[in-house]
Amino acid sequence: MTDTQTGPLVVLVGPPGAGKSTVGRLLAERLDCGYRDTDADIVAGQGKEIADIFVDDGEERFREIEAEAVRTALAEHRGVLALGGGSVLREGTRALLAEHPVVFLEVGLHDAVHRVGLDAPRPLLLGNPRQRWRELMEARRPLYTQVARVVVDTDGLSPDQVADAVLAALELEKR
Ligand SMILES: Nc1ncnc2c1ncn2[C@@H]1O[C@H](COP(=O)(O)OP(=O)(O)OP(=O)(O)O)[C@@H](O)[C@H]1O
Ligand SMILES: O=C(O)C1=C[C@@H](O)[C@@H](O)[C@H](O)C1
Ligand SMILES: [Mg+2]
Repeated sequence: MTDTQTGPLVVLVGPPGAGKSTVGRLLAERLDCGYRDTDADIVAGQGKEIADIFVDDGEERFREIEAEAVRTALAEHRGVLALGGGSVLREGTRALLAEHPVVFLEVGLHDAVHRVGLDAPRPLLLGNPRQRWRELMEARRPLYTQVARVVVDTDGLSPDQVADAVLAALELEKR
């Protein structure tokens, strides 16, 4: 990191199950820098889980809170930043991202559905996770692609392999 650096070293975007949080933590270790996740910032700031914000306040309110969390993190953070999967839906957020080294972690339906079955509940995938994920990705792929400086295909790769691919794509040195 240099003194003149004005934003995060890496910003990760992609759909649920792309591995943003998992790969983000690995990248921060490799680059010996901090890791920040806007989903975690929102949970800390609101004092409740994201699923509860969706139920209590609705998705629209969640997106407002998220846009502000992303703006703050982009201004403050100098390490690896993982964004919530839907943060690219806001035009204002996409405009801010144009200045930053954004990596789109691409993943296909098969791997994504397997991965999102593994851990935390995701409010947007309730009901039929397979179909919901497919619809969501169809609507968002152009947006992820638009904000990305590079695209890394994660299908069939381990988190360590994805981290290697991100470092290579952005020509970042391991420390
Ligand atoms: N490349 C990978 N190979 C196998 N499993 C993975 C890979 N990346 C992530 N996982 C697993 O998939 C699950 C989801 O990963 P993670 O939470 O990092 O995704 P995310 O992109 O942050 O999703 P969200 O948008 O919901 O926050 C976790 O259980 C994680 O261990
Ligand atoms: O893809 C999405 O819209 C979301 C992804 C998660 O990171 C969370 O921000 C939330 O569950 C919504
Ligand atoms: Mg995550």
